[in-house]
Amino acid sequence: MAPLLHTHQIHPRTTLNRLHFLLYSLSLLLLLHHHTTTPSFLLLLADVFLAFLWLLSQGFRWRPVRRWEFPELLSKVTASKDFPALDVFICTTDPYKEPPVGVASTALSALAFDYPSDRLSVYVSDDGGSDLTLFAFFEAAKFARCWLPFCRENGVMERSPEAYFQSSGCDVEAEKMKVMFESLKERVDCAMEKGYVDLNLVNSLEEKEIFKTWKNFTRKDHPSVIQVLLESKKDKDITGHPLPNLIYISREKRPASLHNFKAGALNTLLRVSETMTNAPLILTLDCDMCSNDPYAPKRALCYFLDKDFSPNLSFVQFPQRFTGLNKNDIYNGEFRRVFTLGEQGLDGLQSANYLGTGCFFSRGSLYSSPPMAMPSFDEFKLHSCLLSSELILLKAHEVASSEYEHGRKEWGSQIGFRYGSLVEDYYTCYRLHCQGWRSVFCNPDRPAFLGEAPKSLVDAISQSKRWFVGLYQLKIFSMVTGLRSMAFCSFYVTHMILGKDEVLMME
Ligand SMILES: O=c1ccn([C@@H]2O[C@H](COP(=O)(O)OP(=O)(O)O[C@H]3O[C@H](CO)[C@@H](O)[C@H](O)[C@H]3O)[C@@H](O)[C@H]2O)c(=O)[nH]1
Ligand SMILES: [Mn+2]
Repeated sequence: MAPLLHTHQIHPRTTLNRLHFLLYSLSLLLLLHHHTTTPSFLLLLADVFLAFLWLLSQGFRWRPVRRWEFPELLSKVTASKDFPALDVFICTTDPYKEPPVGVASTALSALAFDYPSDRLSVYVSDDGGSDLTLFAFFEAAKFARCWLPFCRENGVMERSPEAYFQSSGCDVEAEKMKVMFESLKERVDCAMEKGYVDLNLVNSLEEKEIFKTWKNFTRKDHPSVIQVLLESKKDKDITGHPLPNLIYISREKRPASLHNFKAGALNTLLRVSETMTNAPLILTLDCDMCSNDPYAPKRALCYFLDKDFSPNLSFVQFPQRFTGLNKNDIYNGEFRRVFTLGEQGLDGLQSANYLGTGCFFSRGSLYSSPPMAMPSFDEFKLHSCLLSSELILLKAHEVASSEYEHGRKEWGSQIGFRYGSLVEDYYTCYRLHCQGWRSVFCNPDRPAFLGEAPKSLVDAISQSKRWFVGLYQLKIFSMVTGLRSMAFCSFYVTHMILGKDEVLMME
């Protein structure tokens, strides 16, 4: 018999939630009945509306579940050399708002996952088309050769160098790593101050050639740039161990073409990675969300490798957790209700939301519906040629071009991450759930990923505004697409009202 890789339990608070539901419903009925005996019709209407919203929010409380995974038993199911390959997608947009050293640290934390290195690839999408970000990644690729063995040999858990050096005291070996990382930071900061990559900062001739071509690139107008920075088949760390793949991509941008924000960037990553490594599992990460637990991919595998559980499993979502919250979290930056409590409730109904980051997808689910048998992980073949070979790079540039989706309307509507809302995560998971895919919320005690919450009031309000505009876009969309979507629409109205509370709290 196959060992138990995961288990779950209905949350103990469920009984209390249901009792509360009964009592509250009774009081509501009494209140509404009372309104019918008073002359104020408007008051009745207002309370019916609020009662309706309350009713919709009860879905989150009806059957919350808690889950546990047993990654230590994975070896009884599959040898680690046969694990499905994993492609990690990291998105960044602006080197001044999202400092390249931070983005590179996030990538290093993913490169250092406890996962077979020939099955792990990290792709970075730079929507800023910035030479500063690429420069930081050239430096990070060199640093990875020492950093990865250091983490492995010392059992480091925080594998983002930025986070590690901020929180840990250093012994002699760690001190050496710190000096190397400081020198990396200095070189990148020097380029940041100048605003461009001075060729004196670059040592290798090949790198110099690349930065020479970076003329007149603007964020909205530049050709595609694809750079293989580390390649598992030929690059080794200082102990002779193969390194994972690391690839930098800046998709082509032209003022006349629609780029569909982050969803567009993710779809380019989907296509480029398909031409290169085509891993059956994908992890999406925001550039400010680094790994805090190198074993997180193995936790996700506990679900994907469970044959009885996986046929219609689209994604495994980890919560967004944060560092750097200000004292008492006065801007409610943690969003616990949305990112943890709500997710446990939705998981109980088999439909945890996709939160945009910290989410492991099965690639197959982004291309098809569950009744079509999902290809087994073994059917995703790895290329035998080098990723940096001319043939592969040619194909990769073709699928990263701004014209590629013209005439291929299925992108963003039937396949890939869905277009049409600023909250592409909510919209994409809604469409996947409509197709019959299910999802899981995985919330281990040690946060798997840690990000930065907005620190100032202005940032907090601007983030909320973006989310609510995105949710309103969904509402309008759902109104024109029929009844099934209406359920979704009302569901998200609840979210919006909850959200408004949070904005009010901030003021
Ligand atoms: O055109 C764009 C816009 C954004 N991004 C990246 O998308 C991520 C999220 O954008 P951010 O501005 O940080 O949005 P937040 O509101 O902080 O993000 C939350 O909300 C978004 C919309 O729902 C989700 O995509 C995110 O994963 C989720 O963390 C960042 O890594 C950006 O670099 C792009 O790659 N291209
Ligand atoms: Mn963010």
